[in-house]
Amino acid sequence: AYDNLQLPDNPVYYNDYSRQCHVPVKCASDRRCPEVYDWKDLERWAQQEANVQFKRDLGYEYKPCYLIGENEFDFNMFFTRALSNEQEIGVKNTMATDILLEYLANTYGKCTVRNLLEGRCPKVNQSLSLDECQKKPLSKCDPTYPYRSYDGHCNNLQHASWGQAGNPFKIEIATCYDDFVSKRRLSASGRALPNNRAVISDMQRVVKNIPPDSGNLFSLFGLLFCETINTDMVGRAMKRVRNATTGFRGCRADGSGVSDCRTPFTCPMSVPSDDPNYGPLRVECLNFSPIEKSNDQCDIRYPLKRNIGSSYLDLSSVYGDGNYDSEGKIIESFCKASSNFDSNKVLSIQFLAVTGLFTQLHNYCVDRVKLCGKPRKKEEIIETCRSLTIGVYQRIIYEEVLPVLFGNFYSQCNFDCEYDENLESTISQSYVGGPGRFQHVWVPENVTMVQGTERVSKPFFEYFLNYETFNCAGVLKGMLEDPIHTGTLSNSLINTFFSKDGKLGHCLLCLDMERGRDAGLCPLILYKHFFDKIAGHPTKCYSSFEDLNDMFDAEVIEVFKRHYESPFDIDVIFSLFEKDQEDQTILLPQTVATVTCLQYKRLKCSDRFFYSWNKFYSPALKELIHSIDMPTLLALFGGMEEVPIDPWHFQSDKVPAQQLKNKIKRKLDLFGSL
Ligand code: HEM
Ligand SMILES: [Ca+2]
Repeated sequence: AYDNLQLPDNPVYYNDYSRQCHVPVKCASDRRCPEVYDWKDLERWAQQEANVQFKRDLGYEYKPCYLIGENEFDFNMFFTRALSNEQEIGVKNTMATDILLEYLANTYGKCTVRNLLEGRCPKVNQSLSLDECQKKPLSKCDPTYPYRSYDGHCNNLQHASWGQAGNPFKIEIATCYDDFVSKRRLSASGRALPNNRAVISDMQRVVKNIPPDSGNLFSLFGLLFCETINTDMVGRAMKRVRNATTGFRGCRADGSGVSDCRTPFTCPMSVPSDDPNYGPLRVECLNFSPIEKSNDQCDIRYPLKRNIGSSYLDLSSVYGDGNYDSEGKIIESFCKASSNFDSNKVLSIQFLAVTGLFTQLHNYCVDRVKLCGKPRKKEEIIETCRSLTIGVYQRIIYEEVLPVLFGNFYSQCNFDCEYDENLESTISQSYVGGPGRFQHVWVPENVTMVQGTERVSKPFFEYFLNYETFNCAGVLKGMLEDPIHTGTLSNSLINTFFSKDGKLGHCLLCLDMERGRDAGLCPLILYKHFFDKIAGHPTKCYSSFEDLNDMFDAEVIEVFKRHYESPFDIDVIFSLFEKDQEDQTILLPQTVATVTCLQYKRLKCSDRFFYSWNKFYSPALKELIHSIDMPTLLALFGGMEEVPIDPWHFQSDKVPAQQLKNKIKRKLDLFGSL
């Protein structure tokens, strides 16, 4: 179990559930292929169309009407980054393939296109043959170069681009778009799926009745650390034009409906007028911008979304593409976090404080190496300290955090692998658009900040603004004292996310749900079947809502019943609400745990530079990686007098920071011989 880690290049539709449960298999006997008279001509047309569309999109770039304005609560929430010339070609190519596939689906029917996408039309070339679509010549990697690249390329020596920034997320099984290409999934009977916000607000209402967990809870610090990991493996890119923007508008500024200035590449969400939160505020529209697709080489395959981050756990969002000053130190910003984060506007000060610990470790290392080592080239100092920092971070993930999240399941998942050069480092789209977001339900209402001997509790959304007004050590201390939030869905998550004043805000869980729909993810039941098989769990058919009682509490099933036509229609995001497992040591529900286990194993076993087998590490480097655990990092860089011995649980026992500093002092000589 749990060793099926490779994600397919050419995924196919998952039919095992249909077979087992006697549900009709879609397109079962359809063998047709598109009979195109002149492919070359069609390709050229698609490319021209893409150019026209891209030009049209540039027209929206500078017109204030099309952009979310500074005074709106969600200003910057959907910010888009700029495109380099090379990226622009990729984006246009992706558009060309999309246009072609949509044309085929409309002209020849969906099943025909599915046959094409799944390689059952051998007469058709599987990629477009236009000049712009050609693959770049392969770059050669140097197996003796001891350091990671900044975007992940050449981590795998045979497949230089594996894990590289800009690659697509990959999928276990074919997407479930209605036309297999781009149209939103419909219910099994062919109707629209229920209104996103209607289901979520109903869910918040019923979840109020579920008693919260008690006992030894995960700390808010742990939550923010996990967000750091997520930001490392996933770089989100809303559809980009040529220059960076503060986000494209879908709704009117007051939320009263869709705007006349809505651009074609936004997909605002509608809010029912009887919504308990938005109704009285007269908000009927919430902004939403889809993620950019990634098919830069114009392959005829299921469309995938782009990951602009490197998938490796390499602190890529901290290091950027080499964010150093003249001394080789990472340029710092608020809370000593890398200034690379300045461009991401949807981050809390807590997040910055956690990542700041790693920036400080790098910068401290640079100082120490210069101080006590033999004279060395700047690049060597930088890269040695980067290796150390990434090693410390990876060890904390695999030896401290995952064991706490997984409990007894940690050994079942079995992280005991060797480097596998045939395994691609990649992030699963179903993880990103669903189960991977599980920890969002832990987002609290209020967060504590420690000021001297006092404790101040403020609503979570306030920590996204006015960073200058916070004391970072106080924010760190607060996170260590707060538990995660369980039992209810906080308003910070459901109603006031990213709000400026606590009145009007976004709904993060609605965004989570919409991302899954936007990415064409399949129904929950299908994924559950697929992952249960991998995990060796028994599989089951769900023909009535009552059948869901092995997965959900009765209240949650009632919500599904009110909104969905059949259990098979339920969106994958609701894996987040699966009931607690019998084994109380594991903090994640079953499907979330399975998907998370597979994802983290994939990232470990595909990383040539992983800390536990990196053959370029010196003995001193190894010893430091194993000596600097999270309490030590907090003692060294947290600005605290006392540090928790177990930062992953709230209100842990503490020891004087000096005690841990003394312990590590004896090892500081090691920096001289890294
Ligand atoms: C206080 C903590 C957190 C906040 C404020 C937060 C906020 C966000 C936001 C704003 C998004 C983008 C939503 C969208 O437009 O799709 C997002 C996405 C996501 N979050 Fe979180 N998050 C937090 C913690 C976590 C944690 C602990 C995890 C789990 C490891 C996580 C996993 C994800 C995933 C997988 C995505 C989708 C990929 C992406 O866009 O990065 N988040 N989060
Ligand atoms: Ca990365």
